Amino acid sequence: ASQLAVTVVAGLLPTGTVWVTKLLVDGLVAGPADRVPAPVAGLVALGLAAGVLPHVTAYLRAESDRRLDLLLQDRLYTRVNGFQGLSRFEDPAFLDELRMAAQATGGAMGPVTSGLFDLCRNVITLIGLLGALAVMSPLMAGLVAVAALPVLAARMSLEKRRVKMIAGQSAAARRQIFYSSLITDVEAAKEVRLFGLGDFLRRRVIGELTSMQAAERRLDGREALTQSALAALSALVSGAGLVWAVHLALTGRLTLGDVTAFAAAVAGTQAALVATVENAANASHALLLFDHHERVMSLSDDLPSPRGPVALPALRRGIELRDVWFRYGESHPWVLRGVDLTIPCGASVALVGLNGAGKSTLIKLLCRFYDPSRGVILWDGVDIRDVPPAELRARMGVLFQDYMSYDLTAAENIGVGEVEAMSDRARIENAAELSGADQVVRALPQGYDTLLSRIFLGPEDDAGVVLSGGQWQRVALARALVRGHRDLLVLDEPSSGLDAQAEHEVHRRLREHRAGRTSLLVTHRLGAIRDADLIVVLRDGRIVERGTHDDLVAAGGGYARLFETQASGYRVDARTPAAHRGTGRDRAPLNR
Ligand SMILES: Nc1ncnc2c1ncn2[C@@H]1O[C@H](COP(=O)(O)OP(=O)(O)OP(=O)(O)O)[C@@H](O)[C@H]1O
Repeated sequence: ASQLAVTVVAGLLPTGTVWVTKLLVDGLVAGPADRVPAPVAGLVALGLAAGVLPHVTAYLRAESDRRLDLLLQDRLYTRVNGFQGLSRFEDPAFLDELRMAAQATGGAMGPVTSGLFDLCRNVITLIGLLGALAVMSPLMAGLVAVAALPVLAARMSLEKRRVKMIAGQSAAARRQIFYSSLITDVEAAKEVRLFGLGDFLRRRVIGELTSMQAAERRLDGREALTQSALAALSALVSGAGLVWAVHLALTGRLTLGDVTAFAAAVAGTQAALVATVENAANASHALLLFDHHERVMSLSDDLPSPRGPVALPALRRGIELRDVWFRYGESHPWVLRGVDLTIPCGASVALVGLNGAGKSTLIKLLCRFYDPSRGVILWDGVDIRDVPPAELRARMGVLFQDYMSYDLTAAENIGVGEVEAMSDRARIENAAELSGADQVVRALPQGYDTLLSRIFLGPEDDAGVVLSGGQWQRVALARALVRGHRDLLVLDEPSSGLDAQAEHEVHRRLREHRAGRTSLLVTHRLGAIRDADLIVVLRDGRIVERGTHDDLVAAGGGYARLFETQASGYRVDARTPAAHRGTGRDRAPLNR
């Protein structure tokens, strides 16, 4: 309301000024000195208002932009969090749309929100001045108004093109951000320096920028051309008007005040028209951006919502994959081809297979990051598609192969595994002991309160600490184990980065921890799963062998051969260490 009041007053100012100026000039010319003070006082008051109002408007506008920004961002990120699966985040078209939607900030929406008041003010000014002009010369008022129409049309179409151009540049802009972030990213710094990638990346950044700028330049050129042509048209109109007014004044049919008011009214009308067109164009730009925001908001859920959701009971019998087929998209090859697997409640199941066999994919399906293309996954007989994903995930603890390293304190890095237990230090320490992270964290300068980051400063302005790869892995494992009481524990390569001693220790503790719990362990280290209740071998998306370690070795199939290769690698090296150095035979054979 305050913005509206300020707008109306500000909108009437120019007309008032023109009118009072006419009174003053006529008063001065006509004689009696007592007709001068009132218009002078009026002009002073109008000048004061004209000086103060813009600042009041600017404050009110910034405030409304801030509020709108909070609202829009809250809305957008709530929607994005609502996408429960991963497929949207792997869809470049969605990422481009999201980038455009994120540009619809409070500030960018200004032309629609507070800009509406501008538009309102300018329209009021315009009507006032056009009215004044029409009194003096209806023809001139008509001409000035009609000359504005092509300007308006041209600007609108330019804005449409501009937003289309920005949208078309989304992919290039994302590439540019990607390349430039590699140049400044601490994670990438090693390889960038060793491989001498700096220049290569810089050229890519500049290349993307240049191509984006070329499109902008074309549009700017077009805009400058149309705008100049249209400005010339209005100048011609006002020039003609002035000639006409001067002619009338010379022949005594207009007073000096009339001519002054006329010239001011024409100039003011044209300025108000330009401002109105500018408002409308900016508003249309903002609305086109808002369209992207709305498109993201209106996207359907990526995972079909549960058909009549049922509550997920605690696991009592087991999890069953029944003829599960999966590919990442219609044009992608099948990754899982008819997997039948039961993970009985309370059993420790191990999943092994060559790189790319589909092990991590199977885990992602268990977490319902994607739905199987065919087949079902049953949790005690309940199709997991009938359960809200959050409820399913709340029943699982998972260590992903590509786990996150958060720039948070050690305690928080573990605690994020169970947000409710974030401040439960005993629970965090228990999990850390189990994963072997405890001894690492205790040796840090502030123990569990040490910031594990080199990009943020700690509470006392001290730099954070960098952990080694294996140390991070222990922290990540603790993060999964802090949810240890969950029904299903899934560990994807939990020990790949650990030294032999730590690996042995971790697996020993995990064996104890997993005993009697339902767990699925993916690993290339076959020695670590010898006592799993069930070992499953995945090859090309199919289960080709299953049984206990002894069953599989006795069967003499692929598992037995892999196990023998790994074991013999160690034995040969132990006997004649020098003879085989550099042959690579000590590397995990499953990886070859
Ligand atoms: N997000 C994805 N989009 C498309 N294809 C994918 C995606 N993730 C994995 N794939 C493909 O699916 C196949 C199986 O990958 P997956 O990660 O499940 O293998 P894995 O058995 O875990 O291998 P590794 O032992 O190397 O971890 C691979 O061919 C891979 O290219």
